[in-house]
Amino acid sequence: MPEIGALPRIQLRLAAPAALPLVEARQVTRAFQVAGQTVTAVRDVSLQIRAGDRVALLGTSGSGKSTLLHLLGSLDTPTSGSVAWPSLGDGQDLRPGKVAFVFQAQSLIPPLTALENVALPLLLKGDTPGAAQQEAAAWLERLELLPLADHLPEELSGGQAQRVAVARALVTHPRLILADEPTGQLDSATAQHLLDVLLTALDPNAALVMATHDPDVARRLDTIWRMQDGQLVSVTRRQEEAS
Ligand SMILES: Nc1ncnc2c1ncn2[C@@H]1O[C@H](COP(=O)(O)OP(=O)(O)OP(=O)(O)O)[C@@H](O)[C@H]1O
Repeated sequence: MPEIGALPRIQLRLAAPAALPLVEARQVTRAFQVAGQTVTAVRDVSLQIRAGDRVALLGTSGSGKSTLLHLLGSLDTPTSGSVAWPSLGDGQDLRPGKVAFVFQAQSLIPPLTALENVALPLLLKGDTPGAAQQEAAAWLERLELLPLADHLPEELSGGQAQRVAVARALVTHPRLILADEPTGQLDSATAQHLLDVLLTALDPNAALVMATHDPDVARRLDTIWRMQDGQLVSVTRRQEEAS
């Protein structure tokens, strides 16, 4: 019998369990009734979003991008099919604070200053006013906005207001950021700067899905989802595109 030391070493390689997706949509359809007609905004879409994904959602106007983002973030419910949040949810429901939205149009609350807008999600989460203000100020500093902390939204440029909206989205460290054409009203240099800020500040494990019409913005993300007439017609990953 060979000595123990002479036995070949057996290497046990246990496969790491695949992380659960953040979001899983199965055959999701969303139809609206408009003046007696059915408008199917999203049709039979199945997809997964995983930690670290950076997705550009492309499609012509009316192709269903905003409706899909609303469904993925639980702002809306499907007419048929299902959306689940396996690692963000609690049974059927999404846990609060796990998903943040950035919208295209000015979405800051007009009577609140930039600092107060950013602090608001923390106050809603139950932080004390002092802690919320301190954390909000740290995010404004990170996004080079601290000198504008006391400005009202109407006193900000479009690009500055969107950067404040990004700070407000990121302040609670969400795992998923759903952005609906956040650069849509910005010139291309300001749009690229906003994207720089967002991609730099984003937690590497958080996922980003951004609807956009801007090919220069889409080029900066890893995966392209294309929608047409409510359907997800293609999913392209950057490496596949290059090969
Ligand atoms: N609340 C609603 N009630 C009725 N119809 C709606 C509603 N929301 C969206 N739609 C319709 O669903 C379709 C898809 O709209 P959606 O806003 O999702 O498209 P989109 O790709 O985001 O467009 P855009 O690029 O112009 O923002 C459109 O025909 C729209 O009119």
